[in-house]
Amino acid sequence: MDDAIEVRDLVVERGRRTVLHGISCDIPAGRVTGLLGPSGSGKTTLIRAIVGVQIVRSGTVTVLGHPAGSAPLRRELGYVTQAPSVYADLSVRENARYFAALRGLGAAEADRAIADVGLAAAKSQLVGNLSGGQRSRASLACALIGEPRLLVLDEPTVGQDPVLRAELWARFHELAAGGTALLVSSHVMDEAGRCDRLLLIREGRLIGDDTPAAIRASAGTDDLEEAFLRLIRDNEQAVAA
Ligand SMILES: Nc1ncnc2c1ncn2[C@@H]1O[C@H](COP(=O)(O)OP(=O)(O)OP(=O)(O)O)[C@@H](O)[C@H]1O
Repeated sequence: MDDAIEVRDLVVERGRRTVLHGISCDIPAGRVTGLLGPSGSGKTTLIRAIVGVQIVRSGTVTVLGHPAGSAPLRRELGYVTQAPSVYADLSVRENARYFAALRGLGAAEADRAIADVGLAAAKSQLVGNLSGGQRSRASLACALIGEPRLLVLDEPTVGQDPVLRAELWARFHELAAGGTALLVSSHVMDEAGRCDRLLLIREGRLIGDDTPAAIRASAGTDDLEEAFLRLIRDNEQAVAA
């Protein structure tokens, strides 16, 4: 399996504080990789470095064979931020058609992406009148347009009901089966088990990088939340020793 993203010795400072302390990891194509960690641990900062909008102190981030943020990646990468990035004064369909047009694509591709996120019934509604969860899905639809090879999704299931969350995860796995690399951040541990691989981050350091099964096995528990806590304890003991 090829790697879509290679991160090497990444150090990032924000506001004069080091928030990523030399992170190295590989994120494969054709898999859903979960990025999990407590609030403030550095998930969004790592994502920003991958999509090329974060100034980095040192280290490298290579995306689909190119330096993060370089021009050839613009059409290859779909990015959904935590705050929905769609126009409130346009309908769902108008937003999707606008993003499709930017990629040289037509109305059919826009409609496909809207249907993909379960918003077909609301496609004529103004985004400003949608619920928070619907607005996030409108944003996701725009990122799906053009079938990017890499999808980076920052907490995409926040505010979604359990049925929709299950549908979105099923869609993520369909996309991965087609070869797309997905990096999905979450702080909800019950979503961790839905990923093919997990990156566990705490205080700007990776403390786990493996499949959920391997993380459960190495921590000696079936409960991923407990496994994460044990990894934190082991990590603290190793640092103290
Ligand atoms: N613009 C900024 N200036 C200074 N420090 C920042 C800035 N943005 C984030 N930070 C700090 O960087 C650290 C990592 O933040 P980041 O947003 O990457 O965490 P996160 O894991 O994504 O958190 P959350 O789950 O709450 O979104 C935090 O300590 C945060 O306070």
